[in-house]
Amino acid sequence: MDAPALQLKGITKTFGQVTALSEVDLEAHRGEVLAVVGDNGAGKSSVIRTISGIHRPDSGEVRVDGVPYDFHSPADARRAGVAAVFQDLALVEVLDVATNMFLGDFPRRGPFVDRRGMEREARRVLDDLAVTVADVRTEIGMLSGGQRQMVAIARAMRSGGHVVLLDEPTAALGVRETAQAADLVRRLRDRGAAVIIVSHDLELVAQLSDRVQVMRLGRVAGVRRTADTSRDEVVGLITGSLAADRGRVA
Ligand SMILES: Nc1ncnc2c1ncn2[C@@H]1O[C@H](COP(=O)(O)OP(=O)(O)OP(=O)(O)O)[C@@H](O)[C@H]1O
Repeated sequence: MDAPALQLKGITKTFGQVTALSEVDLEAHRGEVLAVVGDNGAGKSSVIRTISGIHRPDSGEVRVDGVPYDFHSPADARRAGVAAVFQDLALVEVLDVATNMFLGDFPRRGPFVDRRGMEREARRVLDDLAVTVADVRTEIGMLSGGQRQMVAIARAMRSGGHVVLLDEPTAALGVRETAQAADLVRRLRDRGAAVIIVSHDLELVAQLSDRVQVMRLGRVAGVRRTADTSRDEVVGLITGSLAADRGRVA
């Protein structure tokens, strides 16, 4: 079997006296959605921040396609093919969709930005992912929350991410927009990305994920195939009413 697109092995991260992560393992494969769930303070953000190069772990290993990496910054992670979309989306409201999708990485023709090429490519990526934005020259500030979320995700794919991290991708969205964002996540998966979502929405997790990794108190409480588990079991692992089973990996 191929190496996982992303693998964490024995990641430990402390902040002073606080152990945010303790011996955390994680595997995400191409063509799957892995949901990371857990109560407040369980370590979900710390996992995402480690994978995306924001935190450097104290110990343990991060591997992408089987190759060990030591990320010092989000730029390092992006170069390795790991793209993260955080809740603030990091879009610039006064700039248009195409420009936002190429921020920091504009295509050039000689000394100039290749504006037409950029717009064409932005259009292609959005169409490929069936993201409904009528005009790539629209300012981000004019889009709905759902459209912004989708542009941010499309940008992650455009920049070559084959490991895509989504932190609470539907937290700010209504019912219809949540369904659209879920469809987009499925398309990313179907195009071969390894998608990791952090979400409090267990309904969404049940519908969207292939596997669920439960974090509790900075440790892995359990990993399950979504089809083989239940809401009760996941809640039990989240709260600790079911004993953690570190070591058993679905
Ligand atoms: N920068 C930091 N400095 C100090 N402690 C931190 C820092 N980041 C996280 N922690 C601590 O690490 C632990 C795990 O936090 P983390 O934010 O990863 O949890 P979480 O599961 O994402 O929680 P939430 O759902 O509330 O966002 C918590 O005890 C938290 O207080």
